[in-house]
Amino acid sequence: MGKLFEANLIGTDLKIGVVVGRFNEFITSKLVDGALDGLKRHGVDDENIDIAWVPGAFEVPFIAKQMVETGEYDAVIGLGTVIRGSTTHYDYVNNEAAKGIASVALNSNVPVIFGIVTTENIEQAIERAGTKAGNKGYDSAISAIEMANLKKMFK
Ligand SMILES: Nc1c(NC[C@H](O)[C@H](O)[C@H](O)CO)[nH]c(=O)[nH]c1=O
Ligand SMILES: CC(=O)[C@@H](O)COP(=O)(O)O
Repeated sequence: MGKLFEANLIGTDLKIGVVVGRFNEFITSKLVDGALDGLKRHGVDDENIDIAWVPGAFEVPFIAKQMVETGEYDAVIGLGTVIRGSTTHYDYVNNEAAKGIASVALNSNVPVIFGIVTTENIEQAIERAGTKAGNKGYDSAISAIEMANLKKMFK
């Protein structure tokens, strides 16, 4: 057996950025609450959590890029909620948000977590913002801590 790379979930020394879309704010505000809960309960200091609000999920990658380029953040969490409407707009917003977040992470070498809730209807979004399906903001916070600590293992 060679090396095993498995990071802990201790966020004590981490600085985390959160970028959140204001579209569907009644959901995304709950995702932010969940993310803050997850970060703080795993030791991330309140002073080490920065939050940026953008118009919608499509803009999340752009501000995530601004954050990672400061060199200050151990990880960035992208949050948003995209609920299918009656046109194909849903597909374009989701696809670009996902591709953009992945691109920022790979090009910056800073973990950027995909915390965009993409649903067919409002009920599904509510379920993922702190009810029967948990809180995707909380889940994203835990992933951010793990990825930030995992990256440190490769230094
Ligand atoms: N319909 C949703 C959007 N649409 C807005 C875009 O994200 C973007 O802000 C606009 O196209 C201007 O560039 N955004 C969401 O986050 N969720 C939606 O359901
Ligand atoms: C996901 C969206 O962009 C959506 O809210 C837009 O609704 P519609 O497709 O009915 O214009």
